[in-house]
Amino acid sequence: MLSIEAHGLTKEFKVYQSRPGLTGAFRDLLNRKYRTIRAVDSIDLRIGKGEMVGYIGENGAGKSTTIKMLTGILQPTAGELKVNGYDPHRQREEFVKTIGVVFGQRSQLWWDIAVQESFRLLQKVYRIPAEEHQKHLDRMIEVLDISSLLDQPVRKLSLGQRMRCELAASLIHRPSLLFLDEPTIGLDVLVKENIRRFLKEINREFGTTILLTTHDLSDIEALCSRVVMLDQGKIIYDGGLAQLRNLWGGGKKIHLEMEKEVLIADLQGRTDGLSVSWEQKGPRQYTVHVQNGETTVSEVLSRLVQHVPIQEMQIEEATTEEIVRKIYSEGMTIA
Ligand SMILES: Nc1ncnc2c1ncn2[C@@H]1O[C@H](COP(=O)(O)OP(=O)(O)OP(=O)(O)O)[C@@H](O)[C@H]1O
Repeated sequence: MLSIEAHGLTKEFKVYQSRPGLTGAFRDLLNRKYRTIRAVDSIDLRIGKGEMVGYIGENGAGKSTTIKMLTGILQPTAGELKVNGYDPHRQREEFVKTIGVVFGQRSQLWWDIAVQESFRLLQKVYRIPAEEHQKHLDRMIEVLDISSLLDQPVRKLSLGQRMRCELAASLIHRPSLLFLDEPTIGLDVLVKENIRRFLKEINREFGTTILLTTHDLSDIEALCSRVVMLDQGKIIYDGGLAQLRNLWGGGKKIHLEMEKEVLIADLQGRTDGLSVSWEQKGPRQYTVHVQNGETTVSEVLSRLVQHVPIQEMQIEEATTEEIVRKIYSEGMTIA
């Protein structure tokens, strides 16, 4: 079953252009000129129930515009869209009951009232039966560790405390699909870790589908096995995170320190036939570059350990952040 199904989804904005000077301003009054920005350009996206997907892209790539269409805030210019079986914009009233949304920068809690009052109001908005509501809410309060915050007005909470309350609020009505836009922005490592653990738990327990937009790729590494990458409104990659590393990671490096100097020709001879290249870095230090996809680190090591006096070893792999930066600066040509 699919949570999100988009075909040819497009959003254009008309932006008025002003001409310079007083005459320009006068002309603008009579005859305004505009140009069209295609923020999302005919994307196809299918996300199955229970998937956790990272939606990434540089500033202005079109991520927020996509999320706004998927959550029914914006009406698409063209294309077909079904989210949880609904047309998000046209069937908005019914549709919003099936989704949860957390935008890192904006709050869905009432600023001046206590957190628990906000929760109570949301229960009324979603018409959740009292008993069912309390059990579910108690569990979230426990896992998100927010019991001491419930009687505080939202404006008094720190960012990390507020985010944990926002997450509870977004899940009060048990949505089957959760949109998270920069959910860990500005949070310290410990709070980030807690939030990630919580998201994994609700995904496992309730099969909640999660679409995560973030600039913090460690969120994606921790949570998502699939990543969709957007560039100038178009999807340029949709697939596994592991595959992305394989294709664009530029291989792995094994740094070796030997007990004594070894001839590099000897090392080359031992790894003959494998897709590797050797480099001597110091009197006893060597680096072997391993080509992704063709040769594995264990193949290389199995050829060496019995015959070469290895003292220290370190494996280096490009981080997702480095890979993504490389893709944006060099384009999608396979390394
Ligand atoms: N309401 C609007 N009117 C005109 N142009 C807009 C509007 N909203 C977005 N845009 C333009 O559409 C493009 C995509 O913007 P969008 O906010 O979706 O990008 P984004 O990937 O979310 O960026 P960021 O990471 O900076 O939030 C940008 O060129 C932006 O200037």
